[in-house]
Amino acid sequence: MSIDESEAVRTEQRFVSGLHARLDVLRERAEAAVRDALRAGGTSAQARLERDVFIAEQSGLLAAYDAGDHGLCFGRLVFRDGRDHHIGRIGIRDDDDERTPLVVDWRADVARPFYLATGHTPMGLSRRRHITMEGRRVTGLHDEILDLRDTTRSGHEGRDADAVLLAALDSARTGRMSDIVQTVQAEQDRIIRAPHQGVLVVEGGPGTGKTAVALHRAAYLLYAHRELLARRAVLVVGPNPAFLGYIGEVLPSLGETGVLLASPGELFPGVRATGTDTPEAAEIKGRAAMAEVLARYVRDRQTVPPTEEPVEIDHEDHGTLFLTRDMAEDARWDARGTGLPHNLARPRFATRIVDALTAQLVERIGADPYGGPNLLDPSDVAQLGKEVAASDAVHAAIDGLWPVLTPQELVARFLADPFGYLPDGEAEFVRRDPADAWTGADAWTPADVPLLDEAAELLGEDDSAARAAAARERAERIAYAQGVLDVAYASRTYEFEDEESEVLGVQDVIDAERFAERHEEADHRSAAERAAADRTWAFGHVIVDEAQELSAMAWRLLMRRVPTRSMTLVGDPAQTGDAAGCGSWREILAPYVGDRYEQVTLGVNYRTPAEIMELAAEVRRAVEPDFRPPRSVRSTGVPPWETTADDVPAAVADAVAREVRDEGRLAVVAPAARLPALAAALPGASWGAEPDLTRPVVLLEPRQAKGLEFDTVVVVDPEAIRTAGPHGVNDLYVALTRATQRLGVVRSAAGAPAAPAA
Ligand SMILES: Nc1ncnc2c1ncn2[C@@H]1O[C@H](COP(=O)(O)OP(=O)(O)OP(=O)(O)O)[C@@H](O)[C@H]1O
Repeated sequence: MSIDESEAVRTEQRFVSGLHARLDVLRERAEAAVRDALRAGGTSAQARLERDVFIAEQSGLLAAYDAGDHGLCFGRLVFRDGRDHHIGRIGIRDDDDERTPLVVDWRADVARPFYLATGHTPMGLSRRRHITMEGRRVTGLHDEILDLRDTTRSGHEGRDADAVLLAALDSARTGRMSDIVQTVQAEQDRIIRAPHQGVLVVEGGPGTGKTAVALHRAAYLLYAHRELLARRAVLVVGPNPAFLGYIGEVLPSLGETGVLLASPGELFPGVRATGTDTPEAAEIKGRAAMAEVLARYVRDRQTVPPTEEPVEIDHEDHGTLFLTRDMAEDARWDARGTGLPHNLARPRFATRIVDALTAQLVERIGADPYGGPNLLDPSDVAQLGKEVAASDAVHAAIDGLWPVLTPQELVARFLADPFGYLPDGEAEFVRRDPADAWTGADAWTPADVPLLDEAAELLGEDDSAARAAAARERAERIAYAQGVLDVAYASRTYEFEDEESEVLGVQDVIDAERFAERHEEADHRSAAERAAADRTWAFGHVIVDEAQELSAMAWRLLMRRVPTRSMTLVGDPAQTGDAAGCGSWREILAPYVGDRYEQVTLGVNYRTPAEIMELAAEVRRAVEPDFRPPRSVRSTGVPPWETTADDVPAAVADAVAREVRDEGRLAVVAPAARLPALAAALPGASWGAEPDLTRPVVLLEPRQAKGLEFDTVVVVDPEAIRTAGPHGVNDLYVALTRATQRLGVVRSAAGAPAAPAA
């Protein structure tokens, strides 16, 4: 390193050390403020609310300060007009009166030239500097001169403008996705900062940074629309929990915590969908037509006596009442006429039945034997009405005709016997043994979740039980508060044993109510946490990764979560693996926004080297002759290898032993049926429903590899992958495009020998 270079590095190091000192002060301040606020008590509702808001704000700051611990400052912009800004993961201001920015948040407008300026369009820049750091230490600089008249030199001017990007792409993987804040490319930056209204579709081949862009967009939107989005939260939907674990550190590293990450199977509060469907069942359950099927199923739970034979009700006090088919049909017609969902329309049905049975009883008891008007007066009639309404036997009869149902009950019953609602062949695929269907949440599959959500819409929230419980709790709180006040008041009661004390007593009841209200627990949860527990939460923005995988029914669920249709959808139809996945954006979106959506394409592959991408493209060309893969930004000079083996597990074990490195991660991707044998041959490998991706070697089936990446990938028995199911080619394409450095293919000598590569 020349003297010049080390001087520039030293200067930046001094600056960065100053930044960290300031960050430490800010962090200590925020921590102390939280401690003080927690100690400060204050029992009024207002004081508690203010304290909660304050603590939430300070916690947000602390999350941002934590993010600043690594790679706090990564860039510097020197403008021709003399302005000079450092760019960082978070923005930090000085303690002076002007609160001068020391480092500018990467999301601020001022920072944009860092990502967009080129020699052609320098955006006023004279120099752009990339600062590389390890922890708090500056380890490298890379300068680009954008104003050729600028003759000053730091000694860090690089010829290769992409050096920093290429270093990032070449680095060993860790099993966790990292942020790309230092190297966001111009085409990606435009997507990250696109307006948040409406639907934006981002399409791109493997490795084009769709996931990275989607997550940075979430961080950007939270920065640009903090007010709205902190309150309504952002939802990021990814294909499965393992994938969410893989991307889970990106947003915290950008200082953002107000985001809910969820897979489609986690979007019905209270249900964890751990079951699996056959591809056929998932495809049938995912069809848009299922909405109509379920609506019909719900209508068919609104019944009348099957014959003219009335239902006999053995009333506790008044003997037999006869619930006739006519009565039920009238009541049903009236209840359906409300247009309310099933559970919410039920009270109308019940009221009409009770009225009809009361009329029957009035007729029987009050009939004038001489043919005159009924002998009962209105108060008698009202009393009989109450007695009919209070009868358990009457309610049981009403329940038999129009039962209150939970979404879980409805869907479980439907799945136990879908015949008559689906063609027999399809019903056979989705039918679930009632014994399994009733074993609780564990039995649900991801494809059931949109059905549950649909059922919840059709049934309506029957919150009467919840409301009754809330009223009970409130009465208890008031009684308790009254007790507290009584104790405090007791001494005075004896002194003022007169009329005034009565008045005071009444006031105390009112006070007790207020007192109780104040002691209702404030909701300390963040917006994202509250949203996770609330099926009807309307998110401020929804980002869907691997969006090509979602079924039509899953889209219905998601669209309910974002009534404003403020969404970013990222995906690649060529990687569709799910049998229920909708291949076409137009088809997915037409029912919700017509053609009012924007679509952009990412065309550069940052992950897969050209040598590997060529092999993967060959696989696709077998079904799509004109297929053009995204352009790989790198080539490594290492061609993929392949071998054919009789003993596949032994060959894979040899390959893994040869390929595994001290650093980085290796994945073996194989057809599901081969996993147990391969696991036995690779004792150190992590595998199963949720493999630990941070382990040096993981063993996955193709579907599990979606969205992930590894330094080295060994694909086993590609023929079996390619020919398994209607999307086998897509699955093989996904498997072959997961490596950042090396790819090997182990074929089975027993299997079909057709090569994926030419
Ligand atoms: N601008 C960038 N700077 C550094 N790394 C980048 C950049 N863009 C993408 N990458 C890296 O490229 C890899 C692929 O990105 P990502 O997983 O987001 O791609 P994808 O389009 O979602 O891929 P797939 O469709 O195969 O799942 C990741 O390691 C990501 O960090």
